[in-house]
Amino acid sequence: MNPSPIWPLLWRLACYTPKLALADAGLWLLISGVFPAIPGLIIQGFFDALTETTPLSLSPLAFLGLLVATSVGEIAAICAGQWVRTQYRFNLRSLLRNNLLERLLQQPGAQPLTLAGSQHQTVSPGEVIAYFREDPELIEQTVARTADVVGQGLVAMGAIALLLSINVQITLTVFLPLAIISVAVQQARQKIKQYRQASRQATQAVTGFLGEMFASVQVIKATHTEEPVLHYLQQINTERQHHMVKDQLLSTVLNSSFENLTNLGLGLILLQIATARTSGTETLSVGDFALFVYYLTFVTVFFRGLGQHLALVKQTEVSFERLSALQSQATTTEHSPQSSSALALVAHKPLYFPKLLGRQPPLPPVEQSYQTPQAHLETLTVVDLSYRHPHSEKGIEAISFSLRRSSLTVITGPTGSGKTTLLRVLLGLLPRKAGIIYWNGQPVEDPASFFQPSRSAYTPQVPHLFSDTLRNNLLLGLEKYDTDLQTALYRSVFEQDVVAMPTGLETLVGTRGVRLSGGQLQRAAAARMLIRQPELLVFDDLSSALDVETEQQLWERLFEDEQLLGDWRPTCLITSNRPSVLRRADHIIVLNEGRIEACGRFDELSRLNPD
Ligand SMILES: Nc1ncnc2c1ncn2[C@@H]1O[C@H](COP(=O)(O)OP(=O)(O)OP(=O)(O)O)[C@@H](O)[C@H]1O
Repeated sequence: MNPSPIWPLLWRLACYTPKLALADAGLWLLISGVFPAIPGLIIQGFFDALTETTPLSLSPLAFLGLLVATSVGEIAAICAGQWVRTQYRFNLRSLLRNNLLERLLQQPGAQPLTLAGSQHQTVSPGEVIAYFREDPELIEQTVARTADVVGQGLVAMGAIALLLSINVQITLTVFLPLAIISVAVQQARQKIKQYRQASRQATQAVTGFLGEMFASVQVIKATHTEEPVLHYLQQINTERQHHMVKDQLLSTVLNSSFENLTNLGLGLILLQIATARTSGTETLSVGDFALFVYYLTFVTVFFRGLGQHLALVKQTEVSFERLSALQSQATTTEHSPQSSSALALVAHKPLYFPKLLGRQPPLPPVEQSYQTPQAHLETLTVVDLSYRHPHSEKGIEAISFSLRRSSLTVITGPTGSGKTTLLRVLLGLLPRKAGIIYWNGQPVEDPASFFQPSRSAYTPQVPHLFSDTLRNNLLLGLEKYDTDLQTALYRSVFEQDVVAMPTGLETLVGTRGVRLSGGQLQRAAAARMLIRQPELLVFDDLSSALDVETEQQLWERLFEDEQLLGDWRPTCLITSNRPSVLRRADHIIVLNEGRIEACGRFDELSRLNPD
């Protein structure tokens, strides 16, 4: 059998906060091992003292006192244990979520998420939420419970050794049912994994559909498709129910088998004692019998916990596989298989949580965009850039062009000609299939990380704002003065709108900026770009939400107000079909079916094609 890679992963995760892990393991060794075992010894001493098997060394009240003291100690340990465990588990879960998010953000932003090995199985945002919610919780639960099981196991072995020293034959009969259980669990492991995978996928389908349903409430209402939508939801929920019942049923059957086999073991012991007594053979003192009964339950509870834990480990394997498949879809290669994605999930990164008894470490500074003379854009050259969308085979083919500093280049062409695709491939939001991009003559290896402020900024056709104030949306952690903000608002022709808002820059824009109009959303996104003063400004079709006059004003303020611009000389690459913008352009690129059909200035192109 191949060694399962899950244990190194769990170990690596457990080592993330070593002090918390040690405190947690120590406290839970006391809670689930030592404290539950002590009463057995006290009870044994108590009964042996009562039956005078051993000379009474303590009064019955003293034994009671010992029991109470053990319980008080246990309660104190449980309080401390819960406190430590909450922090420990929270750290582990957060690390997994942080690593997953980090990897997802590294993938080309404009490509839908798919699972590794399946280009066609896309994952909706709702489904991704299910990944973030359930799998990290299951994994951290397994790590924490592994420490419990190990602690319990150590104490259980000690208990078995003690029982063996009292009576070997009776002790061994305990192991018969437990051995059967272990074999049964081993057999059921594969099935548990299958059922868990199916129930997870079904849950994911329901969550994903719920997400899409809420995002499309207006469409559903407008097209009166409430009934089919609800019918479909019901259908996938029934499927989910079916899988969940199978999953839970198998776990419950295994658990109840454990319980009943334990009782069977106990019955066997009693039978042996009875047989021995009738044949006149001395077996156990009353105290030993009490210890036996107490520890038998204690030991079998451990074995039952072990069986459940092995099942949990199987489910955790599924969680690791799911998370790895999600995060490796764009990064998996022959040399970096899915296992490296699993390792990346448990990689140690700072989370900046408060220490157990200390203060919160300072958060890392937000990267500020500073311009250096070396970073100024002189020329941007694109050579033979190509890309094909995986689902339609449409895209761009061998696109080459060059931009000069402080110029306005407009990409134009009929709808579906590849304008947006070209911008996205250039910026690394889609992975290029071929081509080279040169910034000031130097090839750009990783466009996604290169084309960021202060080098470049991008406003897509439908910009995304966060559910926060307008100010925070514009700054996103950037340290700027209010005067800089006002300048950016003026340049994006947004200043009058902000003045008209009752709370100005403190206005809450709502989820995805829903409280702003389409035009306001685009100008807010433009202001967010402009305050960073990037060298290259990339706009995808401002005219879809701005009227001609407002757009004209925006270009004038961006290119003609030299006093306002100071040293900043932005270079613009935009998509538009608006004649007023084409007339203003220094260079026009005409796309058709993903290829460059013509390029030049407006008057040159008009002479070639008077229509
Ligand atoms: N995610 C996608 N999957 C598959 N095909 C796509 C995808 N996005 C775009 N396409 C296809 O690629 C081609 C180019 O699309 P693109 O959005 O770049 O065109 P466009 O010129 O920007 O159109 P518009 O002017 O309508 O914005 C189109 O045929 C489109 O159907």
